[in-house]
Amino acid sequence: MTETSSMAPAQQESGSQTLAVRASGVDRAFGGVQALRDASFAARPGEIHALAGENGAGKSTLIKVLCGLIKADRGTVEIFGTEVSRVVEPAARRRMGVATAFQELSLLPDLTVAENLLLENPPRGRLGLVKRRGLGPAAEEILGRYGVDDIDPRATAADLSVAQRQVVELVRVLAGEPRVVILDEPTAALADRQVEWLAGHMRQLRDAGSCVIFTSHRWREIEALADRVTVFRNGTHVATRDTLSEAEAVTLMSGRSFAGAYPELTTVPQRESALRVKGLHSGRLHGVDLDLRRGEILGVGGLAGQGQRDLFLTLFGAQKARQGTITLDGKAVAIRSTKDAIRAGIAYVPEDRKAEGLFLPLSIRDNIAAATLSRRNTAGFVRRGAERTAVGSIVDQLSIGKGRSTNRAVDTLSGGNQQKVVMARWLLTDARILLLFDVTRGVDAATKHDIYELVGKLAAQGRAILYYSSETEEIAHLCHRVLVLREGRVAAELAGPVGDAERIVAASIKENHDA
Ligand SMILES: Nc1ncnc2c1ncn2[C@@H]1O[C@H](COP(=O)(O)OP(=O)(O)OP(=O)(O)O)[C@@H](O)[C@H]1O
Repeated sequence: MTETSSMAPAQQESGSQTLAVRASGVDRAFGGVQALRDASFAARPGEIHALAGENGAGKSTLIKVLCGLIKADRGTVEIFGTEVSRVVEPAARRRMGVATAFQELSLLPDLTVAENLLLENPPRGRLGLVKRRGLGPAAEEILGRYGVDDIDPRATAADLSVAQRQVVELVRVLAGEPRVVILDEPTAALADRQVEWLAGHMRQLRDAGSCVIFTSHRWREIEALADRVTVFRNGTHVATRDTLSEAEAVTLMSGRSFAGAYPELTTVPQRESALRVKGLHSGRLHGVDLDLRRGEILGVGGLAGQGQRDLFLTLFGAQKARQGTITLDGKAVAIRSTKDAIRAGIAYVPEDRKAEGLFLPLSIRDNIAAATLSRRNTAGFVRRGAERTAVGSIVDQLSIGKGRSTNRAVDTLSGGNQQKVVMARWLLTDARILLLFDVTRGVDAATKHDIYELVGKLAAQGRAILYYSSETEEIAHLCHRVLVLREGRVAAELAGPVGDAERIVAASIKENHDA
């Protein structure tokens, strides 16, 4: 372990090689929120540099300052030694070779993939006129160069899945072969296979001398990819290191330390069945049986795309089953709509906070209270006092927005804090069955830990929890039992805690090995 220095990187590196990016003494506030304070950051050409920090630490804000989307209130920004602090124009930065992929995808939804890819640099004929007919082949060539064969360049961006949109956004950024490439949580929406794909291209750019900067809440990725890591806390640079263990990183990011990454599974499920599913056919599911008991955390594992999402959506009434029965507390029920599901005491907490859950302009309090309003209404009035107490307690428990007012609009929160709001909303309801679908995506390590503990507490209260995560490790550690889905069926059942994620992976691909 070599600690390069705990000094601010901009000072530390002055006088050495020309830096690709250098920010020093940067302040930036949004209304009363000081997102960056005296922030410093420096990255070299030919390195992959991870920017780590809790939700709300200021990573996205720093990225927006670096790429010229917003202006710093104070401080300087240099790109390859040229001061650009006064230029607030992403196009000017792009001309200097800085390309950025943002957390909120910036594809234009009504345009095709080809138009999005070639918006800035369309193919032109001899007279300089845009060759509309040339768009398709040019886009196909670019996608082909990056080995992307499952996206049609003629498809409209809005019709793509979130992961596909992210891939197009990344191809658009990579294809310019930028000297500085900045990726804000590029893997949050990607499947494992796509993460590998991206990692390969990031390394290629680095090896060709570009400076690659990225953010991630997955330590595994940072460890595997980054040459150096910078940690931010509360809008300020805390450390820049060549190597860093996860435990140290979490302590630096949050100021607290953890004995272990996962809490011990101490509860035992009750005997009674809370939810029984027989012969479920829906989407990719071809005859799934399961029995979820009260107080049980039942993991749903398997490679991505084996029907996990279909299972969750169908149980929540958001997708229609072709066949099968659902029994709740021993009684057969028909769940034809999300209303039916909510009435039956089922809550679904999704990972895609923007598409599936939040009213962005409304306050944190209103968003969290949305699912419980009917319960606490007396004669049509919202009991504001009761609401404030209930919301306040869950906000504290998940440390949403660092103790600031719950009257703030949700769209002023960082991405991870928005995810916590979705989670809080459903946890406040009386739901007896919780369908938790990849709820820790884009959430920082300390909060993940809070969520794990919360899931344990909810199970201890007797709630029945169906748990899916794109991080198989979580399923291996948190669940009493794990069902492994393969091609729409339960291929294996493992007693938990499984402990070793490899066992779940092995069960997911067993058939392929056997073949
Ligand atoms: N447009 C805005 N209006 C008000 N506050 C904002 C705005 N953008 C960011 N903030 C606030 O600035 C702080 C830093 O947010 P930022 O998005 O930079 O964090 P982050 O480190 O990228 O977090 P995450 O990992 O959750 O994406 C947060 O407190 C956030 O609520």
